[in-house]
Amino acid sequence: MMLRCLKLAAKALGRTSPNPLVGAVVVQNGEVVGEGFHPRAGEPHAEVFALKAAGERARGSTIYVSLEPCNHYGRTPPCSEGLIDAGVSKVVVGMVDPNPLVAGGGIARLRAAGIEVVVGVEEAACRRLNEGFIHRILYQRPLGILKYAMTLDGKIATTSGHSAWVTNQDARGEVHRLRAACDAVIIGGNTVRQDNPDLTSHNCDAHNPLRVVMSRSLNLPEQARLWDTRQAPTLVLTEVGSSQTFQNMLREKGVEVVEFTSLTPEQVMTHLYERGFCSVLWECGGILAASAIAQSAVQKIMAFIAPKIIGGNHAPTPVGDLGLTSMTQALPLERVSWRIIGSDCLVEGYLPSVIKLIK
Ligand SMILES: Nc1c(N[C@@H]2O[C@H](COP(=O)(O)O)[C@@H](O)[C@H]2O)[nH]c(=O)[nH]c1=O
Ligand SMILES: [Zn+2]
Repeated sequence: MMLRCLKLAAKALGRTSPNPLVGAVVVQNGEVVGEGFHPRAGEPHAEVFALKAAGERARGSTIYVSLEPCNHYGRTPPCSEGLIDAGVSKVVVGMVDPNPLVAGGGIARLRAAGIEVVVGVEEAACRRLNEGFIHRILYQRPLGILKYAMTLDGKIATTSGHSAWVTNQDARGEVHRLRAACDAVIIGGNTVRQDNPDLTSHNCDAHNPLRVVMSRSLNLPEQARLWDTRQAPTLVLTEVGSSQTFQNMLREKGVEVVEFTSLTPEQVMTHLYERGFCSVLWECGGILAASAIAQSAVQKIMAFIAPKIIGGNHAPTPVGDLGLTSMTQALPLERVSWRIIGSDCLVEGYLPSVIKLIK
């Protein structure tokens, strides 16, 4: 039932920020009598939809929820009260809500009303689905994910800069699904000039992230796929003093432009936090990736590795200079996992700062 909750929750993938993805299932005498998920911030919580669908059959039922029911008046009234009023007998919770407004209060309220509460069912899967939300709540920043595709000899392009494609079709499909789960995708000006990417999820039913370009100089092409905002919005971040003519040209095409006094990954993550984002995908080249890592704008690495070799002393690599001089300074990844996708391998891991909260 909890896995069913997660499946329901994922129907709103990429669309709920700053809120979490939540699913709920009401079971009466072993039969599912109501289901629901949280569709987007400002709309009712998962439990409300599930209780509504169950109607009178919620009385005496067991409800499964992937996140602890809330206990506060936010944009919506507390679900704990709704569950008590509906006469639910038992609540099975996937994970405690890290939000300090809730943080165990919902569970305590239900128990005080005499309802049996079980906590921590499929907890690891529940936390994984909401890792961006958890990071946002605990660190007041979106979770930064650095994704790159490299050859077996560690190159992301040939010496001449050609990079289409390092990985196969299946791995690229995985990247499209990843984009659908993220609030924003960030690249630098170099990637616009060299790859002219469109950074969408390539699925008309799925969410598209906000496509973000960081460019101090605005030395960018006049024509680029990213300037076509019919499919997905684009945000260009630049510095005060860059060409107003180019900025106006972008705005006329529907691209949002924001000027920073100093454009750094750290500042960008602050800005994206303030926009309500939970997860941000860095799909940039090595120079920007290195500065994003150095400024703690990256917590998770997703490395697609293709079994091919291109060689070249000057072929670009996924992470530029971090200023490390000794092997003992190497950044260790934790919670590392890998899987095969088509003929490529995906290695995932977390930089140590987030290891403890995402089990
Ligand atoms: N169960 C559950 C949530 N639970 C809690 O409620 C908070 C948002 O409250 P509000 O502003 O009233 O929508 C959210 O940060 C989380 O802590 N939120 C959701 O959006 N959906 C849900 O299904
Ligand atoms: Zn709620």
